[in-house]
Amino acid sequence: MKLLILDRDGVINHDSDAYIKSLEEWIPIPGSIEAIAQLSKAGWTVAVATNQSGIARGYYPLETLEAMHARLRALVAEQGGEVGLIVHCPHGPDEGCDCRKPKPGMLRTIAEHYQVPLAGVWFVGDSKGDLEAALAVDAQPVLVKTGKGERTLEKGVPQTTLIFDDLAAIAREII
Ligand SMILES: O=P(O)(O)OC[C@@H](O)[C@H]1O[C@@H](OP(=O)(O)O)[C@@H](O)[C@@H](O)[C@@H]1O
Ligand SMILES: [Mg+2]
Ligand SMILES: [Zn+2]
Repeated sequence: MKLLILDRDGVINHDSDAYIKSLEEWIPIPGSIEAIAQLSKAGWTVAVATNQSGIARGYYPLETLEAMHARLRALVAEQGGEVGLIVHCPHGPDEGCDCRKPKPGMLRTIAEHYQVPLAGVWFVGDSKGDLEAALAVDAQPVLVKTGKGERTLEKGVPQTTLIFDDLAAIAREII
């Protein structure tokens, strides 16, 4: 099975230091919707693992998050593709959950859902925690320069990290 796991904010849609708090603030990065559609039409299962501490912080309700993910699914479907499992961590940084990246809990949830090993599976993110979560389960850390990616790169990334400009470049590489 060809499984690709994506971080959401800064990879699929623009991110903000003020969080993405409404459907109106959820704006796809140019080329990302098309990339997901092309990947899924080429036989890839595209899953998503996203930290959403904004829920714990009270910035937006679960319903708003679900509306963003319904919009993502609709936009990809319009291009003939589909989005796989979307897993989110609703917890705050101090709650000690097992799902908040850099912990790999969400990646494990996705692997168990699809009954596939995580070793070597590409996990695409824009933050250091994304890369660390990948390494924790022997997945392949992949950094995009969108979102916080440039800042993450400047601070230094794990040696084995693959680096791409954006999700569209990843689709061009692996399809
Ligand atoms: O990139 P993913 O995992 O899809 O989502 C990241 C968001 O949940 C938010 O994560 C926050 O980090 P804290 O959760 O406050 O440490 C901040 O980085 C926000 O700018 C960002 O929008
Ligand atoms: Mg991100
Ligand atoms: Zn969590």
